[in-house]
Amino acid sequence: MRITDDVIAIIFLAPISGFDQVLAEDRSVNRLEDSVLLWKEVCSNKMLAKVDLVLFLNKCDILESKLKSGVRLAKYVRSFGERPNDPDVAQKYFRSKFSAIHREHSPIPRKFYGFCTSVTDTTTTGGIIAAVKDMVLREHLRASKLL
Ligand SMILES: Nc1nc2c(ncn2[C@@H]2O[C@H](COP(=O)(O)OP(=O)(O)OP(=O)(O)O)[C@@H](O)[C@H]2O)c(=O)[nH]1
Repeated sequence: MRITDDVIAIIFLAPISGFDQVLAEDRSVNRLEDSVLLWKEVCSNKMLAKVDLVLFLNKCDILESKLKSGVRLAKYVRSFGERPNDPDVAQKYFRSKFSAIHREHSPIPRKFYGFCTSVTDTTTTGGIIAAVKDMVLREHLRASKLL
């Protein structure tokens, strides 16, 4: 992988609705576990150490319908435990799980921007991307003392 100095942030999409699904290309791998492993790899990658990571916990709309239709998250994600099978609780849980991995595996401390998204809702997603762009640029300008 080649990263130029021009790259200041990467948006990582983790489709959290896939907790009860397997990969099409390898049916022995759970989709959520695959995303978690990839997130760990990206966080610990030394070449990306100075790049801000923006996490989109995506397909939240599908997560919501699944949980509301009675699919029990704890059946697939044991560590979810006795928490209520509620979309907001689940999103908070995933956010904190991915954030903890980021803290633990990043070679040097850096900012974490985590959002629950349904990217098919292009209006809301456009707003989130604009806000993220603003935050990341401000942070970099501040760090280089231009702001
Ligand atoms: N409802 C909903 N659909 C989405 C969302 N994000 C992507 N999709 C749809 O999911 C389908 C698969 O897209 P992706 O998940 O991006 O593609 P992929 O990574 O190859 O995923 P799979 O096809 O599920 O293996 C497409 O029809 C997308 O439009 C979302 O947040 N909400």
